[in-house]
Amino acid sequence: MAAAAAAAAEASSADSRRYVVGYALAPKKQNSFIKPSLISRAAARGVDLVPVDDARPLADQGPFDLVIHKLYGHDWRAQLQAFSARYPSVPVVDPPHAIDRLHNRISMLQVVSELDVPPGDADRRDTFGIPSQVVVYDAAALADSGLLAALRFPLIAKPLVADGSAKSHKMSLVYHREGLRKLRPPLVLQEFVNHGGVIFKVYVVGGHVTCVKRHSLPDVSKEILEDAAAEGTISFSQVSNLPNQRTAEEYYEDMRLEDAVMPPTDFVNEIAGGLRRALGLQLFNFDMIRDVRAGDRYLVIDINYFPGYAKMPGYEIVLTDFFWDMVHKDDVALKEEEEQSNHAVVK
Ligand SMILES: O=P(O)(O)O[C@@H]1[C@@H](OP(=O)(O)O)[C@H](OP(=O)(O)O)[C@H](O)[C@H](OP(=O)(O)O)[C@H]1OP(=O)(O)O
Ligand SMILES: Nc1ncnc2c1ncn2[C@@H]1O[C@H](COP(=O)(O)OP(=O)(O)O)[C@@H](O)[C@H]1O
Ligand SMILES: [Mg+2]
Ligand SMILES: [Mg+2]
Repeated sequence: MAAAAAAAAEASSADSRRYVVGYALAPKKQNSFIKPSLISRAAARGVDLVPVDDARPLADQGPFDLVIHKLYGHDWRAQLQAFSARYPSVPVVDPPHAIDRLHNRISMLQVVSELDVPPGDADRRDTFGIPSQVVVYDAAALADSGLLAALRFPLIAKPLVADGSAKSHKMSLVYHREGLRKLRPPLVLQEFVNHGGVIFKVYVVGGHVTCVKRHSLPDVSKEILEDAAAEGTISFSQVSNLPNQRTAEEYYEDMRLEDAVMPPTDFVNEIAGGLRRALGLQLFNFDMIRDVRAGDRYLVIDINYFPGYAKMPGYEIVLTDFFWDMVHKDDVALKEEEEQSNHAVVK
């Protein structure tokens, strides 16, 4: 029985059938993600990428072998539900309820604190966690010294909601208590952790993990903290837009991105795998910084659904492999079953 199934899986992987991946993405995301290089790479493996028409019900479109999406709202959710009811065997990547968790900066990072990652290499000293943070729902709470007692300045204030809107990316650096008055809750107040101006972005695509380094906010020195006493708060929405008395060139020269040491690959893979399982998501990335006070302490500060994959090296190959695996999910599962039963016989 298992041998027959494996043969069928082999046969189907060799067949010339074409597979259709329906994508439902905002226009900006379509432009950045559905590049000709991805379309042609996928087509060469028998996978055609087809846009979902947002003027028609999803369930009336297709047939699709896989649906990928980054759209929000009740209507879209209802469309996905209707689609899954009609085509229960077609995977939808990812389930909206799992994506929801990333739309709140508290629930997003809670999963990191709860992560059960095996210790791995016994010699490894690296640890991970999240920065100390509190959630603030109203202006009155900003004046509550008890609430803030656990936090040390400088802080970074982030909108509580992370729904992809421009507003949700608007951050403020807060140097001292006075600076809190300018803030508009609901928000998360998080300790700003000096990390040498380098951030690690870890892209997850199913079982595939890629870590890249990028420029980040510069460290806040004691002097800056004292100089900023009058200012209190500095707002920004992108690292490259941070108002600074120095030019962008000077800033990047000092960061020496090429000198930054990457975190150990096994360590990154274990965190990524743990997050993938705990979140129940296939397409996401997370931002991680290394605390300069303890060189082996890493902090996850952000998790994003369906990020800008086109910036990931080799994205066409990685995404095509993922699509192929998803449309052959049943075959792959049968193969794994077969391999396991072979192992059992040998033992
Ligand atoms: O626009 P891009 O390519 O910079 O991608 C954004 C991501 O940048 P990254 O891949 O991490 O460099 C970006 O990541 P960050 O928040 O910058 O860490 C988000 O994932 C953003 O999506 P959203 O606005 O949060 O829904 C992503 O925006 P969308 O592509 O979904 O519009
Ligand atoms: N706790 C922190 N300590 C130091 N820098 C931070 C911290 N949190 C965020 N940053 C910096 O601010 C940037 C934006 O914050 P992030 O939480 O990633 O928001 P977004 O969802 O808009 O990307 C990060 O890429 C990093 O440079
Ligand atoms: Mg980020
Ligand atoms: Mg984000």
